[in-house]
Amino acid sequence: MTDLQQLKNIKLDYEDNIAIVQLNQENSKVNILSRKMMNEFVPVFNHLKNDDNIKGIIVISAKPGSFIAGADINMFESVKSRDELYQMSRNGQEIMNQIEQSSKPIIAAIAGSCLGGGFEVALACHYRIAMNDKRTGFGVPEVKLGLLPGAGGTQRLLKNLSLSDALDLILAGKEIKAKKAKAMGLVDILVEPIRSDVQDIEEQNIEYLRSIAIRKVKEIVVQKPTKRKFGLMENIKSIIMLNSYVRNYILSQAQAKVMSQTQGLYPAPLKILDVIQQTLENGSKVGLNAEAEAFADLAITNEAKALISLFHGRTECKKNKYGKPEREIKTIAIIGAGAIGAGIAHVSIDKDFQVILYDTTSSALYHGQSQIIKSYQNYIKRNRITSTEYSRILSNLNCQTTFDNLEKCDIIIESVFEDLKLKQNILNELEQYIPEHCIFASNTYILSIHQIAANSRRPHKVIGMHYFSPVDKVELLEIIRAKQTSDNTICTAVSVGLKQGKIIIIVNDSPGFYTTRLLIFSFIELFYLLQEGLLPNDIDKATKKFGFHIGLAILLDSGVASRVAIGQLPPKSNSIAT
Ligand SMILES: CCCCCCC[C@H](O)CC(=O)SCCNC(=O)CCNC(=O)[C@H](O)C(C)(C)COP(=O)([O-])OP(=O)([O-])OC[C@H]1O[C@@H](n2cnc3c(N)ncnc32)[C@H](O)[C@@H]1OP(=O)([O-])[O-]
Ligand SMILES: NC(=O)c1ccc[n+]([C@@H]2O[C@H](COP(=O)([O-])OP(=O)(O)OC[C@H]3O[C@@H](n4cnc5c(N)ncnc54)[C@H](O)[C@@H]3O)[C@@H](O)[C@H]2O)c1
Repeated sequence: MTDLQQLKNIKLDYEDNIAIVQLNQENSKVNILSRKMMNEFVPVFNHLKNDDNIKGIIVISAKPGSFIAGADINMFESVKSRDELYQMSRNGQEIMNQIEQSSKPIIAAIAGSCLGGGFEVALACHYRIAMNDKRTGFGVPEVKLGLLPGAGGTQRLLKNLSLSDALDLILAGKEIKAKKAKAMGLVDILVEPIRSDVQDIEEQNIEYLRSIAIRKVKEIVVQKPTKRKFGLMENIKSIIMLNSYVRNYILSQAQAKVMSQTQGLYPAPLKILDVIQQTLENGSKVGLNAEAEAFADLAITNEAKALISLFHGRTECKKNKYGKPEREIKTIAIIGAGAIGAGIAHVSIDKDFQVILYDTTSSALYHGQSQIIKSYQNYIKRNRITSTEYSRILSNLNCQTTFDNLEKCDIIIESVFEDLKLKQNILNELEQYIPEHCIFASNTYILSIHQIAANSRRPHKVIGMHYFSPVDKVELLEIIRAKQTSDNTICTAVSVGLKQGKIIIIVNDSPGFYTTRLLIFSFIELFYLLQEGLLPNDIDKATKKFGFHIGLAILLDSGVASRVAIGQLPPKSNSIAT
């Protein structure tokens, strides 16, 4: 038994007869349900459950931006057998059941990510209070790891939501913000954050959330909780769900969608559907066992191992291994307001960069500007931003056909036509206007950065930043360092890309870099297949069945190949930077 005086990941506080369990995972940016955390959480919970002086419990996090990010993903990798995974899920379910069945009210006070096992903890609590801010989000992303929620999450989501809403969350693994969670009935109270410019605002917001949770739990202790009353729509929905024809129809629609999106290549969504079907037909006891069986089956698959490895890879690509840039980047000038230039502006203005968008003609500029405005207006329509936020974001965009204000720029991102001479000329011309510290990034998919910088006065400040279309949707950014590119230039480009929300790979300045090189080899194979007499349609079917989103032949037809064809395929090259 853990000594409650020696807790390292939990701080236990009391106010009157209320206990506040504050999670604060040691040496970690986020809280996770690791063995170390659970070895403290379970004894703390049992102690509070049995202490007659304690009338109510609050579970809250001390970490800004993270309530609980789920179970510890590394724990699954260290497990040796399927049985151990089954038992792990069963233990998780048991802990959540104990929370749910506690006679003392337990409130989850949530600020930050509440994901996977973290959401399962919150769902097991009797009451959920959530901060209505950008960093607070709810979801069960297990499917993205090739798994399913294994601590009772499938069951509690089914209980709390309509079948289609539950399927939507579990099968897509998407995150919803606090406001939506409240509208869906998953959150009881929304707390508006304190708006202020003081530095430790997030800590203050946690304090504020805590005070509201204490008030609420005290109220519940006095009044005794009333059972949640279902509204008319919810009652109609649950009556409809009793009809097996309707249930089966919804499940078969969901199955058809999964098959068309994944070609049946991923086992997790199919297992999720199976667990839900078993639950609906046989009740929650069978459902919980099916959930644990499916969790164990899935966690040992190659697909789960590969997807977990992808999670680790993505996490690595979110780090700046070059440290902190010498200067903070405030102003970006984007040269060329085409599809990609406008896209780069789009992902910069909402991150509080000041952006100058430049093009040679007003009509080209207008085209790019309209692309950005239209996207943000769409966000308002879809309630992603308010009109006040829209105005603030758009005020960061300055469109111009002159070189005014370039002396204020910290970075230039050139995104004009794929033409070496043109890119070289622009670099040379702009060097007359930009300040000494400003770095120059070229958005090219194949041209040598070394050659673009051939006539530069300061080649160490020249780098490649290869974005992908559509820039606001594709997370990848390929950063190309030439031999002469300095570490601070790379560090600066990476910090800009990370702030734009990109996942970054850094590669050497070799022909085709990394991504275009892969494409070239795929196209070579495609040409062989066409020469051998295969039809483009059949090649598309085969590549999609293999897991490509878009068929290779249709990709060739989309114009990508003609752009790639301008480049040359080198005999050998080492493109990944070390
Ligand atoms: C009780 C037992 C129950 C067993 C039954 C299973 C129950 C359950 O259904 C299964 C799960 O929850 S499956 C889980 C379902 N949950 C998910 O899939 C959520 C996965 N996490 C995320 O999506 C993102 O990390 C956040 C959005 C949470 C934060 O984003 P951000 O602010 O950009 O931060 P960042 O840079 O991304 O991460 C910072 C550091 O934290 C690390 N780390 C994070 N989560 C971890 C985890 N669960 N694990 C381990 N580590 C995790 C990350 O590796 C990194 O480490 P490093 O050493 O510094 O490199
Ligand atoms: N479109 C894609 O899918 C894609 C993907 C990755 C990389 N790229 C690369 O990104 C760059 C831009 O591509 P795009 O698709 O946005 O092209 P685009 O044709 O849509 O836009 C290019 C813009 O550059 C402007 N321009 C031309 N000369 C200029 C000059 N001297 N000064 C300022 N602006 C000038 C044009 O007016 C036009 O608005 C290219 O190098 C391209 O190869 C494109």
